[in-house]
Amino acid sequence: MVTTGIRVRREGGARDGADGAGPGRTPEVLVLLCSVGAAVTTVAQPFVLGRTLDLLLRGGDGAAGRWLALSVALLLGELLLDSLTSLFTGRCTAHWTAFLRSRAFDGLLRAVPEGARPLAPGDVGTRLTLNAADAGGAPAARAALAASVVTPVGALAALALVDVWVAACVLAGLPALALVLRSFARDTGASVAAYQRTQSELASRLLEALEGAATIAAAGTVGRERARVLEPLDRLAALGRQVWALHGRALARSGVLVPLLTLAATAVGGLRLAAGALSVGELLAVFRYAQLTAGVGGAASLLGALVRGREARKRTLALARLPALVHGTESLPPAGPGVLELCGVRVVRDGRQVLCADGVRVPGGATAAVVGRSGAGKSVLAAVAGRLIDPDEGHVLLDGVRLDRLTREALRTEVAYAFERPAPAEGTVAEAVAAGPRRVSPGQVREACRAAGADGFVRRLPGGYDTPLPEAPLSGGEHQRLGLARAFAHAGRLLIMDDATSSLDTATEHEVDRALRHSVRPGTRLVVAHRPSVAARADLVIWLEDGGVRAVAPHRRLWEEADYRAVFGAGGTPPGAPRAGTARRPEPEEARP
Ligand SMILES: Nc1ncnc2c1ncn2[C@@H]1O[C@H](COP(=O)(O)OP(=O)(O)OP(=O)(O)O)[C@@H](O)[C@H]1O
Repeated sequence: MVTTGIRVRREGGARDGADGAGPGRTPEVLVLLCSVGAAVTTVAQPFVLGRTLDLLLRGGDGAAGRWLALSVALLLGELLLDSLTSLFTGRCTAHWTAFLRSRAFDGLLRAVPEGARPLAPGDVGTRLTLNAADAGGAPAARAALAASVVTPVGALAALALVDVWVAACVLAGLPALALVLRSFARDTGASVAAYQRTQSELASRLLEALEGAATIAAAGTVGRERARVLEPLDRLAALGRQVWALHGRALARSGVLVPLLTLAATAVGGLRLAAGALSVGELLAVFRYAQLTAGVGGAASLLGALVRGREARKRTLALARLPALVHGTESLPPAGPGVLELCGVRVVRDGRQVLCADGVRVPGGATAAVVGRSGAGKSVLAAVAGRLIDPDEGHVLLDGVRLDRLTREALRTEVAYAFERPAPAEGTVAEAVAAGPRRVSPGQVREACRAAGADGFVRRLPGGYDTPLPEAPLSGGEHQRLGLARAFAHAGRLLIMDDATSSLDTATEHEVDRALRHSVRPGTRLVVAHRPSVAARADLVIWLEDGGVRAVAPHRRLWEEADYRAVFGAGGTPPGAPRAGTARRPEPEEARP
């Protein structure tokens, strides 16, 4: 399906599980191996240093030299492994962040628009940026956390080998440290989730304010708007303080416990030295091992990163799990005329019926205008007619085939959309117009632009058709014409235009309409219209009222009804009107059928 508006959705094939395999375990395993290697060298060092010291004190030069060299080698090895750990941590985080972000982005693009609607743009932005980065850091943090167990466990084992009494003293203090860590992990989870939600809320409010900046400036409500945008800031600060308080409390508790444990171990070691059970070098090793064993408290920050990453992952992957449009396997009959039928269609939103259309038929090759007051259900009908959304009941047929049974390719190539606000695009003007399911030649791009009334201003751009779109100084109407050109270039048997000419002046709209009939691939057109001139040029009008189809008939016939004229703001019957009951038209020339 070709779409040219903000509601562009790229539908993929079968969806994998949202969690998927990701970048695999290799980056995480590399972090784990290097961290474990660094931990092993850390654990080996006190023993080797102690031995070196004892040998030096005894004056054994040759052996002491070898042990000293081993100490230096261990130190260098630790430095190297620490550097490799940092390198692999960076790579692991980058890979996972990219994977989670593209997964979420993909899910968002495939989602049924209605499913994604409750998510504010700022919320989506936060999930795709901050949350994805936090979630991407979790696998490396998990590997580092697993490796961080090696140091205290190895140090305790080494301590037991050096002196079992000192080891018993340290072991007695460890449960208290474990309790500190457990309560930290439990308490931070909830606060971190609330913190991330509030961040999203703040971003959403800011984006809303940016979107309505002109209105805010004109209304002079800057102060009020600033207060509204910043309202979640106090909550965010309170939650931030809460998380930091938990961090601080965990660090303070472990900060008291660790020196106490080290002190107790050193005291016991001193007594053992006095009793002749330990050498000076072994006392040095005991002191260092006691420090390393008690260093289990250092896992708190890794645990914090892991908890933050887990909450962030849930938020990011929620986008990947948005309900997606599922496509069928059928194709359209070749060279079909594009007959569109709505059978028993009902769309319900928030418990309210917003569209009910049964037995509506647009003949192949005909142009149908969809008219009605604001909120009557025109856009909902346009969305259902090209399967941007599925109706809650009933179905839509194109050339006799239900849209939900069509393959994605059939929908993409045969149903094109143009919207009021075309999607911003990258690349040059020509590339933006050519982007879509069909291959479009430069000649066809120009032809489509001519038909959409865009060729003139595009050629006046600094680089003509090769001007990068983000650099092209275009008005809203010019953007809209490029969106139309893109839809024309990819027009299939059904072209749906939802307010796609609203920014064009009446003369340009006439020209576009003429070109649409003569220069664009023939097919059925469904045009959401607010102007009577558009309805007058259409073959038939689908008149909606309060979500229901009030009538399907040519404009000329409907114009006889005052209610229909009222849709366009037209008044009662003018004096000398040709027919009784025919009212004055606001745009007599345009509206004439
Ligand atoms: N996702 C939704 N959730 C709740 N209500 C919705 C949703 N989508 C549409 N509606 C409601 O359905 C009704 C029809 O909306 P629609 O956008 O089709 O109106 P419209 O005729 O195109 O109006 P306008 O001319 O102002 O664009 C409106 O009352 C709208 O609030």
